[in-house]
Amino acid sequence: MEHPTCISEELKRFVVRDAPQTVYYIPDFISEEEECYLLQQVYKSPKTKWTQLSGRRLQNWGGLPHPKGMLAENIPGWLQTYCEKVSHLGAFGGKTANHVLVNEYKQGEGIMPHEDGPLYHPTVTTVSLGSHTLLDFYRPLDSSEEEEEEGALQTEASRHLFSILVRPRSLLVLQDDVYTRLLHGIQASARDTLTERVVNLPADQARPGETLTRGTRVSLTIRYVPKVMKTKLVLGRKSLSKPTARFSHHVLKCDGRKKGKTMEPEPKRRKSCAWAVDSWVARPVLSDAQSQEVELLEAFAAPITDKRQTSRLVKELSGLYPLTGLPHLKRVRASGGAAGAHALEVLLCLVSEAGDGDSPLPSDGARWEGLGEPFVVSVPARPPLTRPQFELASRCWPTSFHEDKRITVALRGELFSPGQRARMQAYMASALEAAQAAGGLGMEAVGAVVVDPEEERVIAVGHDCRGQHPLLHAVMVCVDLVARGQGGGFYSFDRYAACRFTPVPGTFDPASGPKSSGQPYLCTGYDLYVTREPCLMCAMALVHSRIGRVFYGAAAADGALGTELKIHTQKDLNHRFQVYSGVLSKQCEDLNRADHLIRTDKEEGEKC
Ligand SMILES: O=C(O)CCC(=O)C(=O)O
Ligand SMILES: [Fe+2]
Repeated sequence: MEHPTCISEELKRFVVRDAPQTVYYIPDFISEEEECYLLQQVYKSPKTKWTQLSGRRLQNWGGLPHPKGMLAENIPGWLQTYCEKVSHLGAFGGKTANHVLVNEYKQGEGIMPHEDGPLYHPTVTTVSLGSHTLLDFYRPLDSSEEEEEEGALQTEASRHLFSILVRPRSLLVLQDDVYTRLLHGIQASARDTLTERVVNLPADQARPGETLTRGTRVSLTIRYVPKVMKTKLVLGRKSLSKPTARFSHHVLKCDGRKKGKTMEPEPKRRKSCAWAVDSWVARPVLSDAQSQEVELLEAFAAPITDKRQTSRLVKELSGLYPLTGLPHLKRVRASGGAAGAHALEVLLCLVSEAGDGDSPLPSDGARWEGLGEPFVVSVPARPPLTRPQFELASRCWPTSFHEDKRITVALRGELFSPGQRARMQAYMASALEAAQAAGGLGMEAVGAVVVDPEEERVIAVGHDCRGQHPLLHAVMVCVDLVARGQGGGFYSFDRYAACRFTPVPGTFDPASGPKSSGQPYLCTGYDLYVTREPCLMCAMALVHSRIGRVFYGAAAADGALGTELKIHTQKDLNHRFQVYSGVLSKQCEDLNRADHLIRTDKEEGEKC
């Protein structure tokens, strides 16, 4: 039997002889007292440490693994002891484990067949507490085979290779081929009937044919993440590790101060260490009518040569030419000319309304006394809807304007306070992290986060899962995750560590799962942060799920919230919402560009 290098002699003794690949299993790796202590510590952890998934819940210790490096966090002493204990067996090639996932499975819960992915050293060590389980191993789906054997469905059962009976207090070590090539999972069932395929039975008292009933099982999945980031940055009041090298040019380094220089006062120093929160602007994506250029019409105007005739002339003209459909146009304006012969000018009519004669005015003598020679001017065809439109329109002819102050402030990029901007940036940074995780798994690097802005709470984090299903764009994943937290949803994203949801408080009973009453309808009142502008399908999903506001980082060629279409402003849809583009735009654009390059390279490679 070939053992990977660094495996200790002690661990080699526990190799499972009947397993087709190298697997180590140590029964009674810990004592009953240790098991009891560990369970106490797990359940003593703050409630906020738990993330509820659809079929289990988990605690993450050590930081979030990330393709560019994990934002490392301290591991508490009660777990560190075991990180060291398993590392001494040589499981991580001489390194010490720095990451622990605590999974809790209630009776009947499981985890879908999955791979643990490339972010970890290819070894997983698992200490089990509380109950046994059966860990199943599968060969991966083989697409070429599927094409060859037309119609021959590769079911989970047909891909099942072997299982390991994992007893409480045991340690299981999987590495190399088992880690990188096979998938592992736990059936969601309350009982396990043992078969010949359970390869570690000879060392156990149980025999094939026997049925074991599961209880609640807690597993400590102890791993080593080789790529860790050490730089600490400060975002607002929160300390964050440097997210990715790609962001470095947006980051003001904390250690940039010269030696011997007096320190700046606290608030300023904090600002200089922050991500450049002012390096991006969230601009509202307005309707076509709000963002279009000012359209002009030709009209006749004339100077008022006798000011005392003004009100009579306006009355006469309004009777003759009511300017129907142009109520925004003021009838009289102050002359813009040099201090000259007249001070006021009056609008007569549109050129298109005037007859064919020399003058737009009927020749009825005294009636037009006080008016000078008519001339042609351009007037705005429509009422201005925004301040920029108003300012342009007013340069041609005075126009009334009912200002929406929120839009004016938003267009200036000043709608959000510094505190709000810091939060928005943090949400988009989470979406970027999820996007990178998707990229790391070979899917499109797009991430999204749904937030309850009232409670300042993250409801769901998702990323592109097109590897699972072609319709699972990041936004669709997020909407489904929100639905999951409310008792609905269709898909399971448990296999993707970065996809998660937080159940609405009081609506999720850990024992019986989600309750569906008394909850907002899907995304009502929620905000969505997404790294790339959503496509038409996703935009419609956002309409149907009643999203409140959408913030995206970078525009997309097929984008339906500003680029190709503006679904959120469509008058004939029964829900409209606000959209802002540009949050962390540079980072999102960089990510899209890199993702595009990787994809094109891959496609080119495939063609060759
Ligand atoms: O609970 C277990 O033993 C397996 C957990 C697992 O596969 C995972 O968290 O990736
Ligand atoms: Fe796993």
